[in-house]
Amino acid sequence: MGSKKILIVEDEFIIADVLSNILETAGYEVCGIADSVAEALGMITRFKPDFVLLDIYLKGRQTGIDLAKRLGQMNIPFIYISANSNQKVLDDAKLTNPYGFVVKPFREKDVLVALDIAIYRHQNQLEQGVRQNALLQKKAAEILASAQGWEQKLLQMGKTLQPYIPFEFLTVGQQQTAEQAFYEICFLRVGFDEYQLIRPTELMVITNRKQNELAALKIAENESVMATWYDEQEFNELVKRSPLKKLLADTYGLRSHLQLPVPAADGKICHFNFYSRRPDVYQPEHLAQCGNLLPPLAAFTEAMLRQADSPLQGAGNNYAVVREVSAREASNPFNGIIGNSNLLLTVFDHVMQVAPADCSVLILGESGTGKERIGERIHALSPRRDKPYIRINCAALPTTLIDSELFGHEKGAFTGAHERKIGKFEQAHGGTIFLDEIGELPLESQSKLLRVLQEKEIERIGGRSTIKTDVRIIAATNRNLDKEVAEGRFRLDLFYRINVFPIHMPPLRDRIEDIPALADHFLKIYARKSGKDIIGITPAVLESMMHYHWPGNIRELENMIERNVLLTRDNLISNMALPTQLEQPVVAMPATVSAITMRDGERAHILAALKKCNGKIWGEGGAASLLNLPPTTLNSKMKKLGIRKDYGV
Ligand SMILES: Nc1ncnc2c1ncn2[C@@H]1O[C@H](COP(=O)(O)OP(=O)(O)OP(=O)(O)O)[C@@H](O)[C@H]1O
Repeated sequence: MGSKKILIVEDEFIIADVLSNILETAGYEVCGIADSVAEALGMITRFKPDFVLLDIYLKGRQTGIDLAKRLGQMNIPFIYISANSNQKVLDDAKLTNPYGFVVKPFREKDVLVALDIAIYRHQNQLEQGVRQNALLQKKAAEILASAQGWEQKLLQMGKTLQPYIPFEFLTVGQQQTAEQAFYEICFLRVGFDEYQLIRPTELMVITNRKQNELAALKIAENESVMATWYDEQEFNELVKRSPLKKLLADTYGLRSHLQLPVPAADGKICHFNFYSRRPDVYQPEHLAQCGNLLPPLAAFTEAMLRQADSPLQGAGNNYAVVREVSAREASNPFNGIIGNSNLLLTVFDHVMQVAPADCSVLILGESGTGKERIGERIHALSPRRDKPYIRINCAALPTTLIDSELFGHEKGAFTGAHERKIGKFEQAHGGTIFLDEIGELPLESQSKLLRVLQEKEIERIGGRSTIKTDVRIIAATNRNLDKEVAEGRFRLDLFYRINVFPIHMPPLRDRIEDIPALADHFLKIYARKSGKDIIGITPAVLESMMHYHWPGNIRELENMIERNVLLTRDNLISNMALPTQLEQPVVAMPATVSAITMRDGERAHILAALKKCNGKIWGEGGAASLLNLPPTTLNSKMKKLGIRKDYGV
């Protein structure tokens, strides 16, 4: 660590000098001191620092925040060292994703601890990046070598990209040159591991456009040659000049977008266009991901375009028809975790991404949103799955007992310590520890926990020796840890140490589309437990449930169903004993709620096909064949989505 090269960007000479002394004494190499952005950029080119310490106000017109944006693009980690500034400046600085923030005047220790944590976090991310790259290369090669058709291969590739660049709708195609035929393959996500293939013929049905009309729209597109992302506002502007994108956005309720052009041989470019129904899904870090994704994607695209049967190739629909492209993995790793909203699916994607890595995970979210459930899944999907998973609720223990619970004690260590006690960390050796409500941990225990994380060893209370532990930490909290840190109740260094991979659990009111499935799930459980034959909940009761704001989230919903199952005398819950708030109007529904849901998208897709086929499902000219689905699958989807069998007749 001592050999790390640090660049100091600071216009106050005395402070720069103090910093330089602190760093050199600690064994770092200070490769330069710059007092302006221009000078810093010159030194970065010359010395290639590993890390930059950065003041916000510098000489010249450009600020440290301007430099930070450049550093982000160059993937050089940095920490701000700045005097307290106004909130706007601090917010802008935060948006540049610094690895730490040290406030002037600082102590030597503040700088060194911040740097130590920042280096750890950056290293961890780099390792993840490298692992990710290797994983993708391997996966792309496996997909290419597999015996499936190209549509399936494209679908598999799309699914592989999902954790890195989330999407609910993906289109893949080349620049359109002729108006006769339209070649663009689309995938609509309809479940965790379930995607609907939309081939040109199906898109024609759904959008009510002819082949040559779609081709003309595509020709008029002005595809970017650089990876670019668009939030809702920018996307609204983009669709004004992109007629095909407008059509897709209107049809599928798409609100944000990321374009990834992938170069292939002969100057050809294959466009991977990612879309989301949420307004702000794509962020600068996704562009950074694109850099990682390009080599394996380019190899894949190259191989695909070389084949005559590629779905993106020139003449006619000359590719093999694959009956069932929408794929569902044999066993869903999230079985029992109910919900299909895209906010929950994004959580699942993150879990799949982080589970195999060994880094700490911080699960954030209101009480009852399912943080524990997700923590347990991360462990179950990790290489540590056969080792212990130990859960401890930091809020449920009196302060005096926390250290003994976590780290254990020796016999006689304190009054009442009649026996040696093995702490949770020791019990979890080789496995995972889930620290629930970590925000409640007293400051003193926080320092001990930090030591365990840094040194990977514990000391039982009253013990003389240290014990090596190998434990993965998953922490959860319903508190705003940023605020806890700002108010001095949570250690900044511990926060940075555990906040390597945050996962945000959405509150239930932001994913109301999951309420019917959750209600049904709990209804079945409690009907069985109580021995009652209850078949469902009336639409009116469901409707009122979907308008409630659920402060207690899923736990509250579960309790409510349990109570009402016990109370009802009917075989249908038609008159729920609702808490009084339930009848109150919801003050403000979050924006996501009004957005078209994935379920709506799939429904529209099926309805359009049924209409086109005059309600016919089976056989030639039937909706199942048009949608490229086995009729039985279509039937069960219709049932799930509440579509009448005679629709379109
Ligand atoms: N998606 C889901 N499907 C089914 N059950 C769920 C789901 N999410 C949570 N639950 C259930 O809801 C209850 C609360 O979940 P959990 O304890 O994981 O929440 P939590 O966020 O950890 O809560 P707290 O912060 O209060 O500890 C549990 O009974 C859990 O099994």
